[in-house]
Amino acid sequence: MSATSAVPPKTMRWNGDTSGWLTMIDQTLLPVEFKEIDCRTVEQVWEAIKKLRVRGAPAIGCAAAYGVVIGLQTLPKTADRKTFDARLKEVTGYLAESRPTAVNLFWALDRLNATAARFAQLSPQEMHARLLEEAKAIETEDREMCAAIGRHGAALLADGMGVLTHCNAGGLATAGDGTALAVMFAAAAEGKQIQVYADETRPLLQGARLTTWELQQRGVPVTLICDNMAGWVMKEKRVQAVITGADRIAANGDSANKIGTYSVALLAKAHGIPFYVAAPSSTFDLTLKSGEDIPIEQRAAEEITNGFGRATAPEGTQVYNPAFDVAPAELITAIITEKGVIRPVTEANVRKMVEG
Ligand SMILES: CSC[C@@H](O)[C@@H](O)C(=O)COP(=O)(O)O
Repeated sequence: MSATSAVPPKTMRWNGDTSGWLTMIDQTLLPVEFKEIDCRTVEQVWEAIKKLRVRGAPAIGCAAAYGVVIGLQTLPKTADRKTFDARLKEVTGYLAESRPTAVNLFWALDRLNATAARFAQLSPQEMHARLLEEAKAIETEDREMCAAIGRHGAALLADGMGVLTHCNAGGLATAGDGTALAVMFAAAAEGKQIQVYADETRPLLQGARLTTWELQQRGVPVTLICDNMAGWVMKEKRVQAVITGADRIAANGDSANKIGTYSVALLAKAHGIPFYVAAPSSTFDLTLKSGEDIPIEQRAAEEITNGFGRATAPEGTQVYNPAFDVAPAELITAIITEKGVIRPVTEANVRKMVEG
């Protein structure tokens, strides 16, 4: 598969029946190499999530759902329902340990557990098939949610606008067209000329490696900038809107996303530029009152000191590497969901949109 294919490749696909396997793009290799990996054990799915071979909140949720189906394959044919349920608990608990911030992971695992509880009368084989159906439904619904987010968000972009984004909230991060990028794809499909500015997104460069790759494939003009250029690009009036994705949104609208998003939101505020978050309802965690309660993943120091093949700091340098930060609701102009646009971002409006 060439890196300039006109048809966007699928982030993941399931092969076969309950004894099948999950094929995913290895996102750590892009844009240098397009390679798919086959996950045939739950440990391989866990590793793919942990190492960011599959990443982005909705995609993590979809991969984990299929990971559960794979994890149940090790049960002997003779296993009774009690043994099946115990293994299901073990597998979902294991996958839940892969990454802490994106709530879509826990949302998908909870959904499979709830499905099993609802169909307690099914045999292990029937239940296994039912859980595969549920995993496929999660993937299909995610694709539909991306399309709806695109439709709702496109109205916020006008012809000729510059739009800044951070990290990758595109097709690679979901089962569909993405969240923030779905808005841009939809606006472009309506014939609006937009110019995207992609932050490179240190330390793992999801913006430079993935967002530019996706936008180029889809023919949407994109300019790559270093993270520390965002303020100047705004000052120069090159961007009229910012759109990012989210990994977890609390009931009051505080939104966690890739580290650096908070700074971009502050910069947008300072320059009077609207700051939009695009996310499906599976990214909302209404059990959390505010962003203070969102768990922030801490990642290895080597991602900063030895990220891409060579040392960029002296050996032994002390490093702080939070993978996410939280943009408080007051900095967010609106949240674009598959159900509509939340504006202003208040707890009442969030609950009305997500629960309604
Ligand atoms: C539609 S994806 C939204 C977010 O998940 C995305 O912006 C992000 O922060 C991803 O972080 P990552 O560490 O690459 O999984």
